[in-house]
Amino acid sequence: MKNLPLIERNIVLVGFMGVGKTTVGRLLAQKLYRDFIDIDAEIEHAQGMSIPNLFRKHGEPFFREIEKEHVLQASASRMKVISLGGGAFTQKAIRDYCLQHCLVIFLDIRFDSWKERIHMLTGNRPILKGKSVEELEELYTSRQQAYALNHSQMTTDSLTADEIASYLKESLITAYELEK
Ligand SMILES: Nc1ncnc2c1ncn2[C@@H]1O[C@H](COP(=O)(O)OP(=O)(O)OP(=O)(O)O)[C@@H](O)[C@H]1O
Ligand SMILES: O=C(O)C1=C[C@@H](O)[C@@H](O)[C@H](O)C1
Ligand SMILES: [Mg+2]
Repeated sequence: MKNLPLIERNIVLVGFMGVGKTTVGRLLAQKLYRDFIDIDAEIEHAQGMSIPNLFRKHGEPFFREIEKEHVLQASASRMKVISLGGGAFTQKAIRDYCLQHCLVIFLDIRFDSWKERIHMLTGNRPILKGKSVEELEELYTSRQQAYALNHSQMTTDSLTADEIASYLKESLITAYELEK
């Protein structure tokens, strides 16, 4: 698996919650004619409950174990577009596996831009619940060192999801051509 050509590697999107991994990943998969896997959606389907309920009933450590299993299983496939949950890359086992076997792309956003999305996210992200904006900025900052471990990154602040997916598609096609 380690020496797979670039074109066969899964494309794994990482980044802070709400940056657009799910939205962009789905669009990118369509544009590249690839299958799309959203790890949060897979977990919800497999566990038969929403992520907020999973956190409520079993707690975060249980969620992280399940998350690890799903990411390792999904990333052992080929040629997929895989969107991780926002906290997945803080797990070393997930980082190490994805960095070795997949193409990891970090979708970045400045905290000031991200703040504008808080109202869209609080309902179904238990990690955000009850935190002040200052605490959220601390969480955002503390996760940057995990996201910094990537193969490629882009700042998404002023772009639509479709613009981000199109840019990624063009960059990937160029990279695939160069590898031939
Ligand atoms: N480029 C964008 N510009 C503006 N809004 C966006 C953009 N991308 C996504 N959104 C919106 O932000 C919200 C969060 O997007 P999405 O669920 O794709 O984030 P995510 O990175 O998958 O989050 P999580 O880490 O929680 O899985 C959605 O309401 C989505 O419509
Ligand atoms: O950033 C996080 O820790 C999370 C992000 C979401 O994608 C979900 O995976 C869950 O709500 C935890
Ligand atoms: Mg998502």
